[in-house]
Amino acid sequence: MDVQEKSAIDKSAIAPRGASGGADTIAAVSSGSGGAVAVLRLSGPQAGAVLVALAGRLPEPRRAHLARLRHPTSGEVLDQGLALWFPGPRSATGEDMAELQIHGGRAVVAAVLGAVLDVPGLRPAEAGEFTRRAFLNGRIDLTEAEGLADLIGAQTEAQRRLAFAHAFGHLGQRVEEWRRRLIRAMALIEAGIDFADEDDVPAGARALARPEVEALHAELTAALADRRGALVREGALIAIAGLPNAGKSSLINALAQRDIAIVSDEPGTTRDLLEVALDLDGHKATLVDTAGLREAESKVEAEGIRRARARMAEADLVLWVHDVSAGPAPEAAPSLETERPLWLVANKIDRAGPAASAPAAWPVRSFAISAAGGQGLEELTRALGGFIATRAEGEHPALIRARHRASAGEADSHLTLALEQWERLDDELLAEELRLAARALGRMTGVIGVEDLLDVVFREFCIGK
Ligand SMILES: Nc1nc2c(c(=O)[nH]1)N(C=O)[C@@H](CNc1ccc(C(=O)N[C@@H](CCC(=O)O)C(=O)O)cc1)CN2
Ligand SMILES: Nc1nc2c(ncn2[C@@H]2O[C@H](COP(=O)(O)OP(=O)(O)OP(=O)(O)O)[C@@H](O)[C@H]2O)c(=O)[nH]1
Ligand SMILES: [Mg+2]
Repeated sequence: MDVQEKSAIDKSAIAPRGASGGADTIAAVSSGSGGAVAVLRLSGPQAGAVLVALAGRLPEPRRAHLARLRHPTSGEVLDQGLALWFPGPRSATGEDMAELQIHGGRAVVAAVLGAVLDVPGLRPAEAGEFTRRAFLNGRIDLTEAEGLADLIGAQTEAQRRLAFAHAFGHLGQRVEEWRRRLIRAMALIEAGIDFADEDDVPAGARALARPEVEALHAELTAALADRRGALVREGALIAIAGLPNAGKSSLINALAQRDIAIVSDEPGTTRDLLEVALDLDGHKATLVDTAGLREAESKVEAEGIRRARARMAEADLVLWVHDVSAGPAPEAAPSLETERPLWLVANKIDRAGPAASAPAAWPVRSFAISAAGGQGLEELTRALGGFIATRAEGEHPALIRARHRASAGEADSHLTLALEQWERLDDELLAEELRLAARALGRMTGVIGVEDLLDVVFREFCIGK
């Protein structure tokens, strides 16, 4: 972490007091259960005293030191482990911190944690409390805290990458940059307010501010329109569509490697939507099996087809499954009407002669597979992973959370209003709109009034983080 850069943002402005002033000392097991080694972390003014009480001395800062750990009052040896000492403010929380890396057995952990908590002034940490202290002490901003939670929870490679970028400041830095530019524009306009009679303030202070506000507005609008966050967090929505009996349900079963959908040679087998969450080559995706599209023979089937079309219309990608044993694909792809990206999946190549598997004349990417025999599935899976990866990439950090989108949306609407009313608003009201936009951005990183948000943000952390 670049300390200089952090302090430039001055997150410490929101810290109620200095590093460890007056806070309790907290302790918790920070490692997952069941491992051979357990990590106990402590943070707060008593952390050093606890190390001395258990390990016999204070190790050199940030160096592991092998020690017999004794119960501070009975003197009984509880374990032999590694002790570490991170004096504040150069620590993860900004407070004095200590760490004991001990044997992971349940009884060892209970004994050592018990001994630690017996020291007066110590108490168990609440969920997310270490990270919360790091935030309150200005070590990280709120988007970084959220990034850490996402990093710990990341299930796919794409989620890990996105969370890592957030955990180490990319979004926070961008938002702070927006806010600084906004404040500069505001200052220009306010200069107009304060010194309206003086000659040395350019008459065109507003004219100077306007292009900057327009640029900011464009960047915010683009960030809001960017759905990468949802794509990586919730996964891509991939609809499997086609005529009845094409092998759609067979394909979803093959990709999921589970027998989740009913397969039969009777056309019109699938009626309702069937969804499954998958990890496709490191990327989260929701696959939807749909009813075969045709003139419905019953009310239920008609409803199934309506739902299929609705889901296709919101999909990130439609896989159009075509049964090559039934002849070449029709001239035009029936679902291109949905205007979603679409791939042609020519199925049952095990059954068809080479003529039948000739690709259709649709201007789309196509794959030849056998859902039943497995041919071509690996290539299709890789391509799907690649499709999501390309969509998940981007130059700028994404607004991943609803909280980020809400703040950015609020800022965006103040800027929209300011730009629309630019000529009509007086300086004071114009500056006020910009101030409200800057406030909304400040709430995203936490530099501004977020007391009410903290419980929401830190609630999702596990104990020990
Ligand atoms: N054993 C262990 N592993 C861990 C953690 C931990 O607390 N304990 N972490 C828990 O989150 C992460 C590492 N995070 C850390 C962040 C900052 C500092 C720290 O002491 N920073 C100081 C000094 C940096 C330096 O030595 O150069 C600083 O930033 O000033 C330590 C750990 C992941 N692995
Ligand atoms: N030979 C062969 N048969 C397949 C293949 N894929 C599916 N089938 C068969 O084709 C028939 C229809 O398969 P389904 O997966 O139920 O087709 P569907 O598109 O879901 O059909 P509906 O739900 O009715 O729209 C079944 O008898 C499958 O066993 C394949 O790759 N090769
Ligand atoms: Mg089906």
